Formats: sequence, C-alpha cells, structure tokens
Amino acid sequence: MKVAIVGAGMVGSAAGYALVLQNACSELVFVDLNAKRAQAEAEDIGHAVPLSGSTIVRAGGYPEIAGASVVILACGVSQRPGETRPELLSRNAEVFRAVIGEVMAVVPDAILLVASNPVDVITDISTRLSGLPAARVIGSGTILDTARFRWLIGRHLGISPGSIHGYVLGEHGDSEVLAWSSVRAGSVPLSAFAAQIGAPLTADVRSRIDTGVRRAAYTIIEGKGATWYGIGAGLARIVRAILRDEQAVLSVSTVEPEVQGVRDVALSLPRLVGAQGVSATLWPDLDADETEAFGRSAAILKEMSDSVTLG
Ligand SMILES: NC(=O)C1=CN([C@@H]2O[C@H](COP(=O)(O)OP(=O)(O)OC[C@H]3O[C@@H](n4cnc5c(N)ncnc54)[C@H](O)[C@@H]3O)[C@@H](O)[C@H]2O)C=CC1
Ligand SMILES: CC(=O)C(=O)O
Repeated sequence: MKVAIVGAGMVGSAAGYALVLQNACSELVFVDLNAKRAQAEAEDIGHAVPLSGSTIVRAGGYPEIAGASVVILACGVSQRPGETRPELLSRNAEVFRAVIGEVMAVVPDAILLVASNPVDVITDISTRLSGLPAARVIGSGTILDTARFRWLIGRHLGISPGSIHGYVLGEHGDSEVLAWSSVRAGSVPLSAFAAQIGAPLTADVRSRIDTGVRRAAYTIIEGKGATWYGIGAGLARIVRAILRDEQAVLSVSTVEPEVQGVRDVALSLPRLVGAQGVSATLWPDLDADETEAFGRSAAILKEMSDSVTLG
C-alpha cells in the first residue's frame, strides 16, 4: 500500500520515519514546495529501510502520488515560541487552498490525513475544499494529546500508558477537554485504581497533568523549536489503522454534523478508524463540567472555521 506525505518538514519526515521503521506501507512518496528538502528526507529515511523492512521511499511531484491510499498533509507553517495554533490559520488556509486541489486531481479516492495546525479547522477546510465525505478527511486531532494524557497518568500510577484508557476531546489546542471522569486503568475507574495503589489523584496531581497535556507544545517549542516525534508516531498509528482496516478506536478529528447545537464542526471524539476512514463515532460519558467545556470547545472551533472564506 502506498502513502504520500505532502510537507517533508519535521512532522512529515517524522511520520515517514515512523512508517518505515514499522514497515507499515510498501511505498512512501514525499512532496514539498522545497523539492531539495523532500529529496533529502527521502534519501535519509531510505537509509533506514535496509535496517527495518522493504518500503520504497522516494520524493517527487504531485503526479508521483498516484495510487496512494492515504495522503498525509503536514505542509505549511508551524508555531514559533509563544505563538498559538490559531495564529497559523490564515497562512495555512492559504497553503491548503493550493495543495488540496493538486492532491484531488491525482488521487480523488485517497483518505486525507491532516496534521497542519490549527488541525481541526484545517481539517474542516480540507473537507470543504476536497468535497470528500467527512469520514475520509481525518485530522490527527487529539491523538497526540490523548497520548500525552495517558503517558502522564501512567507515570503517576507507575503503570504502562497502554493500560490507561481515556481520551482528550474537542480542539487540539487550548480549549481541549481532558475527559477525566471516563478514564480507566485496566478496567477500574481511575480514582479507585489510584487510591488502591496509594497514588491518589489529588487536585494538585490533576492540575499538573492538565498543564502537562495542555501546555506540552508550548514548552517543547520553547526548548527545541518544534514538536515532531509524538505526532509522527500518532500519524503512523492512524495510517496503520487505515491500511490494516483495524477499526481501532482513536481520538481523531472529523467534521461532526452537530455538537451541542454547533453544526458542522471538526473536532476530536473517539472514532472507529479503518479502511474506509472513520466508520463510527463513540460518545463518551462526560460529567457536567466536561460536557460544558466540550460544547465551549466546539463553539470556539466553529467560530474559527467561519472566519475562513474559501472563495
Ligand atoms: N497536529 C499535531 O498534533 C501537530 C501539528 N503540527 C503542525 O504540522 C505542521 C508542520 O510542522 P513542521 O513539520 O514542524 O513544519 P516545517 O516548517 O518543518 O515543515 C513544513 C513543510 O511544509 C512545506 N510547505 C510549505 N508550503 C507548502 C506547499 N504549498 N506545498 C507543499 N509543501 C509546502 C515547507 O517547505 C516545509 O518543508 C505545522 O502546521 C505544525 O503546527 C506540528 C506538531 C503537532
Ligand atoms: C505543535 C502541536 O500542535 C503539538 O505538539 O501539540
């Protein structure tokens, strides 16, 4: 199965590297406005192939993405230190106006996987520009925030993050909702598990984890200029779910017809992901505060999307 990556910067190349190490696809093509960059990433990542599998890795123009089942879109600009994701909107909307047309002209049946920020709004824009059904335009959404949430809870409890079942919902950004009330460790509600093992979830612990998830991008960008490993692994995880038709439950962003009175808004909920894209959405039980915060997140995203005219 072939995967194309448009945008061979830090995020696109990290995703490509993760796919190659996991031997997840048979062919990988990088496209970038900066053709030398795409060529260099393809060559560097290609050197990992003999050590990991047999993926054909190359760079090219849009004609070379023909036959791709999934197109990862990681093109555009990223945050500078102190900048928020929404501040990228007008620049990245402009990039996507150009890129979606190029992609659709070659692979009108591919699944689009959007990473560029603000990812929920760019997912909505990509859905509108492509004319594809919402199920086939997937934003990485909160897959990364959910991983950060599980990682920090796992560290607090001293257990594997893979044994933590819980999600971050809504915006991939400042208004996101950490759905604490539905988190389980194994099959046990989180608070009960934490009390059983003598690691209670005090208000201070919750606040530290909330900040660790919500502010992660800002602190990493302050330290090294950008984030790429976590999202690279997240994008590879979504691609695997599609190529293997896993029907895996992942928190990803697609346009939802209605959320608490907000119509046609792209945001994250746990969704079933497989060969046809998103086949179902799961609505977790939320407490009153989480429900209110989720509605607020939907309204913020809708307002941002409405500010973009596509011409
Ligand atoms: N969804 C998520 O969880 C995350 C999203 N991001 C976002 O991913 C995006 C990419 O970030 P980085 O890779 O760090 O940026 P980067 O600057 O390293 O790479 C962006 C690439 O896009 C290319 N590009 C720009 N315009 C293009 C066009 N019209 N056609 C083709 N290629 C074009 C550039 O030449 C560059 O190589 C940013 O918007 C960033 O905010 C970053 C981390 C996590
Ligand atoms: C940059 C970004 O969106 C993140 O690391 O969460």
